[in-house]
Amino acid sequence: MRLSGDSAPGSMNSSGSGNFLLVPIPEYPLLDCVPNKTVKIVVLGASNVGKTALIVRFLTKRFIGDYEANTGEVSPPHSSDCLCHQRVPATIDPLIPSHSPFHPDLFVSAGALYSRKVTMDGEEVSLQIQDTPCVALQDDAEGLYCQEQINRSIYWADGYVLVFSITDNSSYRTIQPLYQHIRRIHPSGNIPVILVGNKSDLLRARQVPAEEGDTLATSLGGVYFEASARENHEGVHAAFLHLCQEVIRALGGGNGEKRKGGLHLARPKSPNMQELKRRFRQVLSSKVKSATTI
Ligand SMILES: Nc1nc2c(ncn2[C@@H]2O[C@H](COP(=O)(O)OP(=O)(O)OP(=O)(O)O)[C@@H](O)[C@H]2O)c(=O)[nH]1
Repeated sequence: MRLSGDSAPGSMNSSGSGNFLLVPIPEYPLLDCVPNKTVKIVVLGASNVGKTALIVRFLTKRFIGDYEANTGEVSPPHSSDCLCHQRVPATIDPLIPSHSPFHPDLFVSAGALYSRKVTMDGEEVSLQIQDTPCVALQDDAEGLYCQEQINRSIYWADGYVLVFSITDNSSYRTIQPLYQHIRRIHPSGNIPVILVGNKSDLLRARQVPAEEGDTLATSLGGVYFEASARENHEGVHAAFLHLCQEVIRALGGGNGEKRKGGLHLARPKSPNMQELKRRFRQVLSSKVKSATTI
């Protein structure tokens, strides 16, 4: 999918012109445009807390609900396996033919991986953000239901955005077990983490006081941000920016594999990438067919 947007404010700017790509990362990125530094971030949390909305807000400055309202599109209901799909605001690039696999008539999905080149403190950084399906508390309220795909993402990532909704106490209660789960996967070393209490626009429905978020974040060694993906870009931007800086500090100028002792793990497979490839093959085969019938 291709989206267009402005460069972000503050010290982090999208590189090049105002337009940027929002597409799954190619399996083999072009060598001549890969910055030295890579920051890999995964966004985790319970169902319906706004993980996808936060990522979309950060990358496009828009709220996913705007697009649904504008087009009359209705998102499918959240299924129990949390593989929900949402359309995102998209400005259609006139250069992309409608049959192209990169046309924005595609879905952003929980589990998608996004890539963006940014400049931080004068240096180009490849920022990769992994959206994930939701996690859920087990009946004993201590363990987690967590898909294997999420475990791979946790292993792969350098930094963690733990999201709950301030209107949903049970989503808050998943955070501690979620952090312990990350700790089990990364038993040693520093874990750059931020805690985001989303939906701060819904103050009247608040179930989690800000002080509790603050205390929990401190106990995890991170910082607490209250944000609204619906109403405020700046808060969301500040949260992601802070985590990027923490990751760069933790990596100590390395290239992203340092914390894992040089072990190389392939990035998690993006379902979007699979889908794009499938569509691309479809387009190619239909072109071949029509060429041979002429
Ligand atoms: N009022 C309000 N609604 C929000 C906010 N962020 C997200 N939402 C809404 O909350 C719902 C869930 O948002 P998503 O981004 O799909 O949440 P998610 O955590 O990715 O959901 P899962 O796919 O279930 O894991 C959608 O209807 C959003 O429009 C927010 O800041 N304020």
